[in-house]
Amino acid sequence: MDSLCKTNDNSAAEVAALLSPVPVLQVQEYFNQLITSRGCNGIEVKHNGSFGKCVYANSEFQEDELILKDQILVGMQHSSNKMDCLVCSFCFRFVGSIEKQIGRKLYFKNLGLSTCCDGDSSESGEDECMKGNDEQQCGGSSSNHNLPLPQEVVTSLMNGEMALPHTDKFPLPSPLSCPGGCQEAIYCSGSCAEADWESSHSLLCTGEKSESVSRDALGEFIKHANETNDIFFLAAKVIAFTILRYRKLKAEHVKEQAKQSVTKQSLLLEAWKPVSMGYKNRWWDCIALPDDVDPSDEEAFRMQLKNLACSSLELLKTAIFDKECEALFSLDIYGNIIGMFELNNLDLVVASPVEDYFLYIDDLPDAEKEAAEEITRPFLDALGDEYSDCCQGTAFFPLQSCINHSCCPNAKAFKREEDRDGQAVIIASRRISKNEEVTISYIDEELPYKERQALLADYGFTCKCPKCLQDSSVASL
Ligand SMILES: C[S@@+](CC[C@H](N)C(=O)[O-])C[C@H]1O[C@@H](n2cnc3c(N)ncnc32)[C@H](O)[C@@H]1O
Repeated sequence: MDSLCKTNDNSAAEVAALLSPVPVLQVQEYFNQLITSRGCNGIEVKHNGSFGKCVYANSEFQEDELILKDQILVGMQHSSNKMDCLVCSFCFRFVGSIEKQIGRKLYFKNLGLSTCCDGDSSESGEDECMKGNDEQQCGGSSSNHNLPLPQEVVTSLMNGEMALPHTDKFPLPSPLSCPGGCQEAIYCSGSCAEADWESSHSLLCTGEKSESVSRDALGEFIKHANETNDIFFLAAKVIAFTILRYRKLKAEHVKEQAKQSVTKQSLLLEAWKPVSMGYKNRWWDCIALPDDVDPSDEEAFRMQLKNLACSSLELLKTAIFDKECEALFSLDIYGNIIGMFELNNLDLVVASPVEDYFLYIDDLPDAEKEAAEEITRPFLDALGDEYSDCCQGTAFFPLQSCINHSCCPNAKAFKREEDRDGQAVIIASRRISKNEEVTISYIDEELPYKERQALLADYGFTCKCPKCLQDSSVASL
């Protein structure tokens, strides 16, 4: 396949080093440290000959017990979800107030811009979207009323001029604007703003304090990602994260006046280490052929993806290029980063406090409920089914991404009442014995055998779990 993007010969060796498999012992050491720092001591990451990395239970877990809570390495809210939920750009906690959340959503809905949950469960991480097992629907709004409210009512709700009853029971942090001056990022706290700035945002901010090479080019890059595939934005975060880590490691090295000299390549490899642990393959090679593409057009389809990634990378390069980290801007690296998100089951989901609020109103004693609903009902009716929309995105969770799939899993990604940010939470769905492998289902395991296998083809494997072995033998009879 010929492509528009060419890797500079100077960085070809560095690219190869960045993409070469990490020695098993180093992987083990990295995850041991990560597990200790996360405080999830009941598990271990080990290599298994055929499946690569696997997570094993170090101790017994009972049903519903927490197995691990994993922090995001890089994550983003889907651009289509930004109008539905106002969340911290770093930890993805809801911010503002219940009034602001509802007002904003209705404002965009009135403008015809809000997309809301469109039933595409592949983006929504269904399990996590429902808090607990509570599928309760709010009384009153029998969904689909969708009666629009006058824009001035919506604006006063959004601006905080109008207060709804009982919202003081659901306080949310005040939103802080981006310290770099862009309009895109907001935060729930100074520490999140600072952590995001240091992690990747200082290079990807379009505000006046941006440390990018060209803010205009950055704007072009973001526009392209929004129009094509917002996963490019996540890939850019990985590159920005690695550049900033490289600069920090280099500065520390200089400050310590280290006697031992280190090469630029070893610093870059160290900066890249958290990403190197992720399971990767090139995006255009690993993605399963969509049903609507004829197999005879497969090569053209894959070339199209490669060229799309190439256009995105060229824009990113103009925006944030760093000569010392040139290898990160190779198409191979970019394709592998995007492939890493494709191959890992990494939905980011945070349940909405607006849903909790309406359920709370619904549960009030009759007299109080009637008084409250007189005010809240028009808002619930205007929101319709979308009153419970959760924050949705994609993220890379280093530990969760080591968990393999099974159609009869012993664990699940599941947010509890207290899990109010973007961290991944894995809970035992049955008793797990010591030394047993921890597995989750990447798909809806209740689907028929053929549909399950078709969906798992996107992850590049055929499932041979006990349920699949049994189903396949029945299917072949
Ligand atoms: C999220 S990663 C899981 C961790 C992975 N084993 C690793 O080494 O990083 C997903 C990848 O693991 C492999 N995998 C996960 N579950 C599997 C299964 N049941 N059978 C075969 N391969 C599996 C596939 O290659 C898949 O694309």
